[in-house]
Amino acid sequence: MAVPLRRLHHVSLFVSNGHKLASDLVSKYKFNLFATRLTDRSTQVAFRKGAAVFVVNERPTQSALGLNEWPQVAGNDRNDQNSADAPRVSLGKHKRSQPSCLYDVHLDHPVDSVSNVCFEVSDVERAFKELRRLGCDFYVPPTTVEDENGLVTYSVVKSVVGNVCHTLIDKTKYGGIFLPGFDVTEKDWDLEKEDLSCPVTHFDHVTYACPRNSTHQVMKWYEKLFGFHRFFIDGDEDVDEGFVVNQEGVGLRLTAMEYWKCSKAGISLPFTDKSEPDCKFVIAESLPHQSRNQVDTFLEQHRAAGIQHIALYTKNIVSAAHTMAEAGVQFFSPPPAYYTEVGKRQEIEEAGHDPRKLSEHGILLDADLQQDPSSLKECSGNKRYLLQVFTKPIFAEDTFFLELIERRGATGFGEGNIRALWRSVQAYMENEREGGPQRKTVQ
Ligand SMILES: O=C(O)C(=O)Cc1ccc(O)cc1
Ligand SMILES: [Fe+2]
Repeated sequence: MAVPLRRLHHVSLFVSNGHKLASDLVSKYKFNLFATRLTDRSTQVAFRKGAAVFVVNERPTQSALGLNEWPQVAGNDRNDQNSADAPRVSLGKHKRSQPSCLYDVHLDHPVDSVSNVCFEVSDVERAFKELRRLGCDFYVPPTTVEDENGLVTYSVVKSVVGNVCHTLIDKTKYGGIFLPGFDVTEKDWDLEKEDLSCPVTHFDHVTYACPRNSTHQVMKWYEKLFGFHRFFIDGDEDVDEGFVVNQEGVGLRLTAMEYWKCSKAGISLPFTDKSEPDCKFVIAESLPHQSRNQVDTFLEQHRAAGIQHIALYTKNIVSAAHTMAEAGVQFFSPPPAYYTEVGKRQEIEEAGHDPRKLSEHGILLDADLQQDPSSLKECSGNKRYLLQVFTKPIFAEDTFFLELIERRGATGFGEGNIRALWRSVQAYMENEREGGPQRKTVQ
């Protein structure tokens, strides 16, 4: 049986310059640094904005990796594991015997990467046994970590997507703010006021860039192991083909899935917001015989399949994008004609937005044609729509980027927005990344 997930706990990144990313997350993306784990062998720093939590891990140098580093993939001989043998890490006294990357695994990926989506589950030992039975490989077997606030048990499972792994964590016996081993720097969660100028509340979706023809295998894996369910991005979407965007040179196949959150009983503060929606997962692969796209570029520069972007949900994209842009975030912008073309201008105005305001930061709007009356209450008038804006890649390579998304009743992804994003990225590749228009090759 699939292992039920309680909720997405955090997403972790491995970067060579943790300081640079930390400073960008705080000053540009308006995240708050709230917990740190600094040892002689590792630097792990946690940032949050609403329920969206990133943990930044600085990639350790080879010489810093100790002899007691966790095995890269635990062998299949631990099926009979019981909690009595689970490694136990007591914090505070034996810092030197701790793994360098607590709650995670360092995979020595050659470029900066977002590689772990950590989920809360209710019984890690049981999840471990069940997933092993279903054929999963684990990087870290069930391990218990404790401090004065209680204990958590975690395990790290290898996924079928490139370097992506999932930490499964049980926090039901933990009363602290974050995780044992982290020093919480921002103690008073209740005092945190909602950042009205940049209101980001949670992760909306995680998008994987995958090689051609791998979507089916990835989807099956998540369905079988974690009970993910397919959801249709578009009403006309073919069950096998997925949502195909195959016009004007784009060439993408998108398939989306989501998981059902199980009971939240016992989850420790501050994550008890009952209305917190689920995070969706999108699998993107490129189609043959089309121009090169963001997925191809990701696979080449990231050197493996993996997490291509993460969307941050906001209630006010105009304000959030404006605040971030003022702080130095660079967004992709569609060609100016996008906002003046009659159909789009009308769509924007009918949704109650000002095309000039959206154009300032490259915000895209797409009306949703699917009819689901239950979500109509969230939007003005009778049209459901969504607004999106995409940052330029945040690492040195053209790999990972962030997205802001504001949903007004629309649950999927806009085909028009994807085409507009594609045009923006093409222009960026040709003009900015390759040294400006003078080096553009005429075809
Ligand atoms: O539209 C979105 O936000 C998606 O997540 C779909 C998507 C996937 C891959 C791309 O390169 C561009 C867009
Ligand atoms: Fe997205």
